[in-house]
Amino acid sequence: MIAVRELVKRYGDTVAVDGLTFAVEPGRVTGFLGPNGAGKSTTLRMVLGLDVPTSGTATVDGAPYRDLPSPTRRVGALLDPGAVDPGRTAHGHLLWQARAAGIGRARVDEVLGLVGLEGRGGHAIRHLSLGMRQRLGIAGALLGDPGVLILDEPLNGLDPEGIVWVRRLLRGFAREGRTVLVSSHLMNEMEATADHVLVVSRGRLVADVGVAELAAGARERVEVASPDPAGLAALLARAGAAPSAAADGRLVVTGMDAARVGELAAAHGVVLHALVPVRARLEDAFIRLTGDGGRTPVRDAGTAGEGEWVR
Ligand SMILES: Nc1ncnc2c1ncn2[C@@H]1O[C@H](COP(=O)(O)OP(=O)(O)OP(=O)(O)O)[C@@H](O)[C@H]1O
Repeated sequence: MIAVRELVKRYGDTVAVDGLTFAVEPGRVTGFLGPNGAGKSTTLRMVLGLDVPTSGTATVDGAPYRDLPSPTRRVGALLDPGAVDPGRTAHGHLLWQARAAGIGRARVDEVLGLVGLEGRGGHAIRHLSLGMRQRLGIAGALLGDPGVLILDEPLNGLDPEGIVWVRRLLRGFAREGRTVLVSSHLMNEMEATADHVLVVSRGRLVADVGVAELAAGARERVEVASPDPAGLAALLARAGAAPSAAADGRLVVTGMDAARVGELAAAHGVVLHALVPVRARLEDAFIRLTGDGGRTPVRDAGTAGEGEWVR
């Protein structure tokens, strides 16, 4: 388990992390979400002992990373897949990492296979695609067969097949009872990957909630196309809905379901060319949560690990 309590990091006048408290439980994939600059990487660096908190604590299995016995066997991390020597081969890079952690050579071939890079071990890293470098980074994180996996933006640069592959891998790890923390700014990818999400905005926690609950809290909307959008908008507004014009000329309607929109249009002889209920997505919930800059927390920040969705 990862536990972060009242964590603060300041760089001069910049408050990168502003009093974060949360727990990452084993047995599920936890997404660490937030827009660029929200403080995700800074938080992960502090969990991994690579940055010193201004105040507060970050522990893994009850101890700060630096105090863990054989930390690389307990925690596997991928922070920056670009931070490698491009002249090294994939195998050479992993072997160097394995030696530093006291891990045997056989494990290098094993993790190359686990990430689908068998046969590529002899390739120089500079000749690997971005997606393959991500896989190599993940292979490095797996070297010590760790119980805790921390991956910063592992979906970056991956093609759809690669994204599905990472998703399966992470879910498999969680099923084995490991702790899996994955940062991303790709909200909709996380919807299909994570069981639970921590959402940060401007260094603050704005949600600590199950993915299903978060999507349920997002507003449904209906997209409607009509040759008379102005007439339809007026009709819907009179009936209590909130229509707004989209860039493509369609109306986006909230506050009314698709069936009612269709019935109203039919009753008033308004022609519809399309009537599409749009399922609420994690991205909608995210925008709603971070739209106020994270000033409204959705759980009591003092109850790490027990936080409830409160709005
Ligand atoms: N070493 C540093 N010195 C000064 N400011 C920093 C440093 N590292 C991060 N910051 C600032 O702290 C804030 C949080 O950055 P951080 O990289 O943690 O965000 P992030 O959520 O990981 O974003 P991204 O998705 O863009 O990586 C940003 O304003 C960033 O400019």
